[in-house]
Formats: sequence, C-alpha cells, structure tokens
Amino acid sequence: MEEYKGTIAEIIFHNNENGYTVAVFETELEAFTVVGNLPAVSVGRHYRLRGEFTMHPTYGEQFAIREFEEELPSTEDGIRDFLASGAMKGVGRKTAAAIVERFGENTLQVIEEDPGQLCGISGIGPKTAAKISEAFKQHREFANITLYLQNYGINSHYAMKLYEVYGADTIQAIEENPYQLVDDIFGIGFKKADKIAEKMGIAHDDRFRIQSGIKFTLTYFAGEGNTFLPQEELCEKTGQMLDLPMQQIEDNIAEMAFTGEIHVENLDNRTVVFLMPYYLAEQNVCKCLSMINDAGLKPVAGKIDSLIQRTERSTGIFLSENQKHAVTSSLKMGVSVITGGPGTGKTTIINTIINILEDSGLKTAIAAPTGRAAKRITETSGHYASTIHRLLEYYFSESENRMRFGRTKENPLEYDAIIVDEASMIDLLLMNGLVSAIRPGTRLIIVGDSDQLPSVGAGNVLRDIIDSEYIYCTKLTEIFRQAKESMIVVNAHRINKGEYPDCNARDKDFFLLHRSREKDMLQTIKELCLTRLPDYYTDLSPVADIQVLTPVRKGLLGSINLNKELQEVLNPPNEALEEKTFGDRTFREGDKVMQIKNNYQMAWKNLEDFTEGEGVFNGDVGFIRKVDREFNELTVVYDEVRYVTYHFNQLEELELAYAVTVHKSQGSEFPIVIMPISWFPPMLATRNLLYTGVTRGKRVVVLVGSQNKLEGMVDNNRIKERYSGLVYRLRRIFSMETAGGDADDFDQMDQ
Ligand SMILES: Nc1ncnc2c1ncn2[C@@H]1O[C@H](COP(=O)(O)OP(=O)(O)OP(=O)(O)O)[C@@H](O)[C@H]1O
Repeated sequence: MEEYKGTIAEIIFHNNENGYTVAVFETELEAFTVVGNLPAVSVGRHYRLRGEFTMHPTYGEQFAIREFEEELPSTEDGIRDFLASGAMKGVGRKTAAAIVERFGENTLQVIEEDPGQLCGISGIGPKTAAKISEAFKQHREFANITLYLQNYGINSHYAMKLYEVYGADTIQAIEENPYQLVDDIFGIGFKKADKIAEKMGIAHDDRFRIQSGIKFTLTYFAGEGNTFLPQEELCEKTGQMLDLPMQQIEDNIAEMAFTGEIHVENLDNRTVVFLMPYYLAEQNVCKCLSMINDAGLKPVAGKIDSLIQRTERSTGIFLSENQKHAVTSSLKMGVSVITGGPGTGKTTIINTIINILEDSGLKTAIAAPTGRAAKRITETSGHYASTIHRLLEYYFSESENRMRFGRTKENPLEYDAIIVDEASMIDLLLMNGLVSAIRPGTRLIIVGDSDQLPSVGAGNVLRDIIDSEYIYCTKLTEIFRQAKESMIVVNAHRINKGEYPDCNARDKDFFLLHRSREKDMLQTIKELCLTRLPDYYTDLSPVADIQVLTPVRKGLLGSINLNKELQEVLNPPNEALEEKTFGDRTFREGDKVMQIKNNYQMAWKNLEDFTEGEGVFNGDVGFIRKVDREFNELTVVYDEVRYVTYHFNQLEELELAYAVTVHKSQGSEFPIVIMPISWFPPMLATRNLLYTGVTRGKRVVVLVGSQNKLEGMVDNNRIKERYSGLVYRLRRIFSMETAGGDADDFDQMDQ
C-alpha cells in the first residue's frame, strides 16, 4: 500500500449513507482523484490516505482508499479551512478567519485547552466558546473511533450512529460484545454484527453468537407478525443461519430461558419460544381484558332502548336490529368488539354510543392507532379522536433513556368509556400498553374491520379477540343504502366474500383499465397521475389526493420503481429545486414523502398556530419544503402546517410516497386510489390485500391490469398464518371462567 498526506481540494461525489467519496486530493507535489470511504468529508480537511492507484476504464487512474487517518492542519490557511469546513457546527468562514487571525498556528491548541480565550472574537461569548471547544474534542474523538472501526469494516455512516449511542465508550462496547449492536443501533442487523465479530476473531460457536442468533431469528419473525416461534422451527432456522447443529441451538435456548432472556412454554401441544416482551404482553393483555370485562360499570342515564330512540330521532338514522345490539352490548359490557366492512355503520354506531354516554354524563375517549386514522375519525364523527400513543401520554424518559407510556396501571386513564377504532392495526405491544392503563370500571369498546390486513407489528390482536369468543362481539354485515351507491363499498364486500368486483359500471367510481404488460401498466399509471385524473377531478390536488398503492416494494410495479418513475413526471429535476441523494433515493424540493418509522422525539413546529411538539409517525405523509445543503438539512411539512427538519443523517427515515405499499397505507384513506394488478408473489397477491387496498379509496378506485390477475387475487384467500398465543390464552380464561374458575388463576396459568 502507498501512503499520501494532503488536503481535500474538491468533492466530486459523496454518499452520506455509506461514506463513499470521490474527491480531488492535493499533496505537496501533485493532485489526483481519490475514491473510497471517507466519513463526513469536507473540502479543506487533511488526511493521511493509504491504498493503491487503480485504473478505471472511464475515469482513468485514481487512488483507491483502503485506510485513512484524519490529520489536523498545521498552517494558518489549513486551520482556517478546517474550521470553516463544516466540521465544527456554528463556525462559518468569517468566524474561522477571525479566530485564526488572533491565534495563528496555535488556534487548535487554544480551542482544545483554553477556549475561554475565544470570548470576544467576532461575537463569541462564553457559551459559544465552550460549544466550539466541545465540538472540536468530539471531532477528534470521533476521528479516532472511525479509524478504529475501519479495521472491522464499519463505514463512516455506522461509525456516526455508534458514536451517537455509545459516545466515548464506542470502542469498549464493541470489544465487549459486538452482537449488542443489533439491539442498540438501528440498521445494524445480526449479519452485519456477525461480520464484525468474525473480523474480531470471535469463535463460530461462541455463546454470544448463538444467543444473539436466536434472538435475531425471533426478532425477525416478530417483524413478520409472529409473537412466538415453535422451538423446532426456531432451532432449524437459527441452525441454518449460523451453520451450527440444532442441538447446540437447543442447549442455548434452554440457557436463555433459564436466565429469563426468553420464555419457553407448551402452547397448543407444542413447545414454543417467546421473546420476553411478547410473552409478558400476551399474559398481561389477557389478565387486563378479563378484569375490565368483569368489572361493574357506571350505568347510563335510562333504558338503553329509549336512549337509542332519542339519538335516532335527533340524527334521523334508524339503527338496524344488529346495530342496536352493537350499541347495547358495548354499553353493558366491560369489553366489547364491533366489527364490519365499509359502509356497515361502524361510524354511525360510534356516534350513537358517544351521544348516549355524553348525555349520561359519562366521560369518553376515542382513539386510533395512527395519526391519520385519528384525524379521519375526528372528521367523520365530529368528536375529537387522538392516537392511542397520545392518549397514553407516550414520552421520552430521560432517566431510562427510552420511550414510556405516561398512563399505566399506576396512573390509569380516567374515563368511563374508551372507544378504539381501526383496531385491526393494533399490535400486541400497543394493546398491552392500552389495557394496562384502563382501570376496571371503564368500558373498552373495540371497533375495526377484522378482514383488513393485520397489524404491522407482531400479534393478531383483533382476530384473536374475536376468534377466542371470550369477548362479546357484534359482526356487522348489512351495507346501508347510501353506502350501496358506492361501487367501492359494494365491490369491497364482493371481494371479501370471494366474488369478483363489478368494474366499469357507468358513472361509477370503480374502474379496471385493462393492460396486460407491466410496461403498459406503468405508463398508464403515470398518465393517470399526471393528466387523466387531475384533468377530470379538478377540485382535487393532483399529488396529495391521488395515491398509488402497490402490493410490493420491488420490481417494475413495486413502490421503489413507481416512486422513481412518478417523481420523474410529477416533480422532475429542475435547477430551481434543490435536491439531495441518499443511497438510491433522491429527495427533491416539492416531493411527496412518507416517514417510515415512529420517531417520538422528532421535533415539529406548527407554523399556523405556533405550537411545537414532538413525534413523527410511521405512515405520516408530507411534502419536502426545503433542502438545505449548507446545513445538511431537509424540511418536510406534514398536514400543511407541521414543519419537521431532518438532518441528512436521518434520511433513512423517509421514503418517496407517490406510491406506497398497501401495508403502509393501512388506516389511511385517499380520495383517489390507483393500484396495479399484475403478477405478484402469491403470498402478497391475496384477497385480503386487495380488499385493504380498495377500501383505502373514498371517491374513486382505478385498478390497472388484467381481469385474470384480479380474479386470481380474489380467489387467493390465503391469510398468512401468524404465530400468536393470545387466542389460546383467551380461550383458556373463557373455559376456566365458564368452569367456575377465577381470573386470579392467571398467574398460575402458564407455569
Ligand atoms: N341504520 C342505518 N340506516 C340508514 N343509513 C345508515 C344506517 N347505518 C349507517 N347508515 C349510512 O350508511 C353509510 C355508512 O355508514 P358508516 O359511515 O357509519 O359506516 P362505516 O362502517 O363507518 O363505514 P366506513 O368504514 O366506510 O367508514 C353512512 O352514509 C350512514 O349514514
């Protein structure tokens, strides 16, 4: 390897995500192009680079960086460039020049050892002086850590993340157990940690490796919706991944169960393994549901029949027998479920229940799993609905350094009734948080459509509760007159029953545009979004109100490609629009984007009423207002008024949202939905998914594809089985209670 000392003179390309850089490097004698991994590089920084010259077929000779070390500059010019390079946040060109003018070549020493001397220069006060000094120390510390991490193939992007979590202890943390990165660093999975461990010389059958592998398999399957895995399957999958015999995995499962890291039990005649949080959550959900269900309730003010009649007279909507039944049972029972498809009257029933509760002086809360669902319920019911997280006062606990619910068993919610809508999206851990915070004596009314796709998170809460038959459930099947006029509603029910939708009825709202080749489908979707639909529905906003949904992420009709193609036509490159490329995505001012993970600490500012708060959630859709390359920031506006600023490092939390997967669209509704109907993997091309996609559209649904494939989706009634223990546990309580047992038997139940 050759070694060169010099300065970065120009950056030709830099990928923030993986640190890949193409730059012009100037040594004392020459200048040449360097290519390779350089973290947070900027013009003016000094490096010692090791590597070799290679010949690129197009770009000619260039230096491939294998190792690098950042050097501190020693000349005045160098120090000035370094300070102004962006390495020290808050120090611009002018301040850098003023500092160097005062301290010359001793500048860095002053900054590090006696920052007080900076006070008075170019408006620097004691606070700023301390900040500059701290930033410099961190810069040095980070440079050392990055250097060390290079040995283990950890690039600058991850080096930065590790440093954010472990700070000065980064090296120690990795040396102790590289597998802990899987738990601590978003984006580092078992495989990456395993590679690092291999480079560190950790043995193939090290306990840390096997146990981390077991947790990884369980976590991976939890990500697919399962709260447990049968032990045999767990051993097989982990054994294959680690290339170790199943017996060794089984021994480690036993050890982990013994130390309480995982839970092993016999469920439905097989040995199954849980990650602790899911086991505890299932147990607790059962216990709480049983207590809430059995408690006495504050009565409503009068006979329920007459109260319903009073509401009917005021609204002019007369409930069907089944709907009345739903209202009555939810007022009488501790816990009840109301389930039904679109247009069956769920909102009408919720409104009736709220009217009766309010007229009876009973305090009621309404909540939904996502912000957009909550907003929609507020609009359709006229009653304020919050997210479940907000109801539970989710917050960041500084002392524990993690998110927590403010409302708990010890500090329960003070309501006589809590209505949760869109319950199909509630996963096990959220349900656990919710029921833990409900005191017995409160009515819990669970409303949802159990035929929608299940929650993204693990568990099968709504279906399990219904299937267990432990909780009283009203199933609504009748579609009401007004809803019958909508072919979207009618077709959704047809699809759900396994009948083919009636497309292209005149003057209606549900279409199938026949295309057989994927290329043509793509072209049609682009035309629909760009001109055909906006030209016809002139009252709608072309980008905000039209949503393309797709079953898949990959492929010509997957969300990734659709986004690229739609961005190209709906918001093409334009000199006036600043953009930022992050990995394989380009974010441009004006783009429609979606937040893809819950970030409860992300700050937002409402520029309409000047309120401020924290929290941007998985599925939130907004528009890029500004890309600021000077500050490495990008601002997104959500709901037209909430401004959120992302550092370029955080861009992995964003995706373009011209097209989103049906899974990501759950709980949201859009005026117009467009969906390609092509060949998709059978696990995805299901009736359930088609039904969920179609029910997202409120005014118009346009399917683009082939009748054949559409019928294939309707026929494919494969509901992906999820491993979930809740249904068995609820059935067990049910049989215990009917056999005269007591809810207190719970604690013994699973021993
Ligand atoms: N008993 C009834 N008599 C007459 N109309 C009714 C009755 N129940 C509901 N409707 C009407 O049917 C339509 C659908 O009802 P609602 O919005 O309550 O259903 P939903 O299940 O909430 O539907 P979605 O899930 O699509 O929002 C509404 O226009 C409502 O006024």
